[in-house]
Amino acid sequence: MKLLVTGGAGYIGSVVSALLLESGHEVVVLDDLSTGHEDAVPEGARLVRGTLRDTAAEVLGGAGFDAVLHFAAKSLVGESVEKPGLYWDKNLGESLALLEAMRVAGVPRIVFSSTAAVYGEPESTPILETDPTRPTNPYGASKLAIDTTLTEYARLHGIGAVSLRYFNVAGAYGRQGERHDIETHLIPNVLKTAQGERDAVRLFGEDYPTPDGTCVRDYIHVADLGRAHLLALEAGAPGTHEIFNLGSGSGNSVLEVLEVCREVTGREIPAEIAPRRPGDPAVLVASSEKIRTRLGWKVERDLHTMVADAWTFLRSR
Ligand SMILES: NC(=O)c1ccc[n+]([C@@H]2O[C@H](COP(=O)([O-])OP(=O)(O)OC[C@H]3O[C@@H](n4cnc5c(N)ncnc54)[C@H](O)[C@@H]3O)[C@@H](O)[C@H]2O)c1
Ligand SMILES: O=c1ccn([C@@H]2O[C@H](COP(=O)(O)OP(=O)(O)O[C@H]3O[C@H](CO)[C@@H](O)[C@H](O)[C@H]3O)[C@@H](O)[C@H]2O)c(=O)[nH]1
Repeated sequence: MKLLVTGGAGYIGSVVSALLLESGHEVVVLDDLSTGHEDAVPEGARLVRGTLRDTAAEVLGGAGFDAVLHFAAKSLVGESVEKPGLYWDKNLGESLALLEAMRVAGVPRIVFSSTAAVYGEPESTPILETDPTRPTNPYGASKLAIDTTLTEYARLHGIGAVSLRYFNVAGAYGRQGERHDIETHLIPNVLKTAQGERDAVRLFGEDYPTPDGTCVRDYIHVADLGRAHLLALEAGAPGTHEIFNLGSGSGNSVLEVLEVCREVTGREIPAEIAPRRPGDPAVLVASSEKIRTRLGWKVERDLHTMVADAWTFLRSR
């Protein structure tokens, strides 16, 4: 297939681009490099530098694309609370520009990076796709609005859409890994502390209603996540919008992650207890039953592998 990957110079988009190329697809990356890196775009993919709003119509027009994989977004929860307008504009506004460009150019399919943040504070665990969506921050709200827009575009314009709601993505794949300049994610922060880049990792809260008092999350290896995109590409039937959670189905606490990082690195990794981070739910674990039964996807890599691959990647830089 001839594929447009928006955000393909970022963490997850660059891994998925590499997997798509390995499967024999043609890949064009559209990225404004606002948080991505030119040298993260895998060899064999063509990079077009620009925003979705300014560039998508030109890139897609008359070029015979079979599908779009849409990763480009702003995705820092804290920043979204400080600048909600930016998140509505960049996430919903630019996605609308992309969808309109697809409609005009007649591109039939899209796979979209949605997020567990659309669910907000869950009522029960594991989270099902049919559970209530009550996002607690503008990031999650803007992603949910894009999901709603996709349902409309499928119904009214006949596109085939698939939303994948990622839980906590971690790990690396070959030359592609996590390189956020403002890093908020737990695993890279712990590993950067192991490298001596920080004095101590801050553990946000030890008084949650969980077995060890720290938050529980569902970690998924970026390569496992990437494989789901290849399956989702085949699944987007015209006129339908399918939503799948994407996690491992089991949870690990912040302290468990720290322990695995200590095992993998063989380093002590100083840690200190810090106040709770506003907006963090105690437990977020996905039910991935739907994608398992419908698309035959399953997890192949465990938390130890995620940390080991992220560590190898970090040390290679
Ligand atoms: N990392 C996670 O754990 C996680 C979890 C759930 C969902 N997601 C979603 O997955 C997607 C990818 O996340 P990531 O961690 O790889 O982020 P990232 O910041 O590494 O990648 C995003 C890429 O999109 C580009 N971009 C942003 N806005 C753009 C625009 N308007 N036009 C063109 N390019 C633009 C950036 O330059 C960057 O290369 C995002 O949509 C994010 O919301 C990530
Ligand atoms: O330095 C740190 C960083 C994080 N945490 C904690 O570690 C857990 C995981 O945090 P983080 O890695 O920042 O991920 P989340 O906040 O869970 O968010 C990720 O996972 C969500 C789905 O679960 C997605 O919606 C988001 O896009 C994605 O960034 C949370 O309890 C944090 O409080 C720390 O204690 N110290």
